[in-house]
Amino acid sequence: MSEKLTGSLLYLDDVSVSFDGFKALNALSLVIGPGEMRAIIGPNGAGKTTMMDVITGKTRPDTGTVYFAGTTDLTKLDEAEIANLGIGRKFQRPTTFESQTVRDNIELSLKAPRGPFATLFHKLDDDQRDRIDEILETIRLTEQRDTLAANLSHGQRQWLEIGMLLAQEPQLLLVDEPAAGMTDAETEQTAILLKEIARTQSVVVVEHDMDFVRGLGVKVTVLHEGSVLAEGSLDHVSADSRVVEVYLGR
Ligand SMILES: Nc1ncnc2c1ncn2[C@@H]1O[C@H](COP(=O)(O)OP(=O)(O)OP(=O)(O)O)[C@@H](O)[C@H]1O
Repeated sequence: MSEKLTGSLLYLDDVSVSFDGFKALNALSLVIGPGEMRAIIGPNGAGKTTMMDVITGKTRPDTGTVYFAGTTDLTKLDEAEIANLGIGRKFQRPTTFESQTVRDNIELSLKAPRGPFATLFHKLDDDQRDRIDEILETIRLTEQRDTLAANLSHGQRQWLEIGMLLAQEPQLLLVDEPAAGMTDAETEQTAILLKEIARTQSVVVVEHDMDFVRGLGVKVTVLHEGSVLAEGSLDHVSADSRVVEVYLGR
């Protein structure tokens, strides 16, 4: 096994996916390290969503290698198995329980014994209570802990969903356009809270908002036509004429 693979949390090599002969991913290779946050950018149709789908087991690659933590072949697992391994994905559509409070939404998402009996009779211990408080702090919703999810602002709801993912204790968080539809202030807070999360978990963020990506201050991967076009700091990739041509200059 290569050093790149053994030291990685997520390892994609030469991954291709075709839809009716059209290559949504074309020999895509990407390595994310433990504890790394990476921003993925690229024009519409570049393959960002397909890449997330391959990582989470929603789409099977036609060819290529996808490994988690250097040892687990994700192409052999289904979506539930991959989620249980510790890969959490935040979609753009809301998945909060609207008629429950913010706090209860987090509690319901805690990684805990599964099944109806476990859920009904499981009492929270101190550690779990502390964990809920900690997550509420991270997602800036301590003051809204007793607010119904239905009454949150759009931005707050996005944060709650991030909190629900954190309750599952993932090692890798995949976040799809977290800043979409947010106010400037919320966007800024989202960058800060993702940076806090990235202290303990790896995070992959797909995002169109360049100000937000700049705020993250992390390595950027530019996808184009299903492959990596450029990689590096936002300044580095912004100065790449090929990137300007396909994306930033448009
Ligand atoms: N299920 C599918 N069937 C056919 N074509 C698909 C399917 N899913 C994606 N594609 C095509 O694959 C290409 C890559 O799509 P993908 O959604 O991964 O891009 P993206 O970078 O996420 O784009 P966007 O920024 O618009 O979300 C697009 O041309 C898309 O039309």
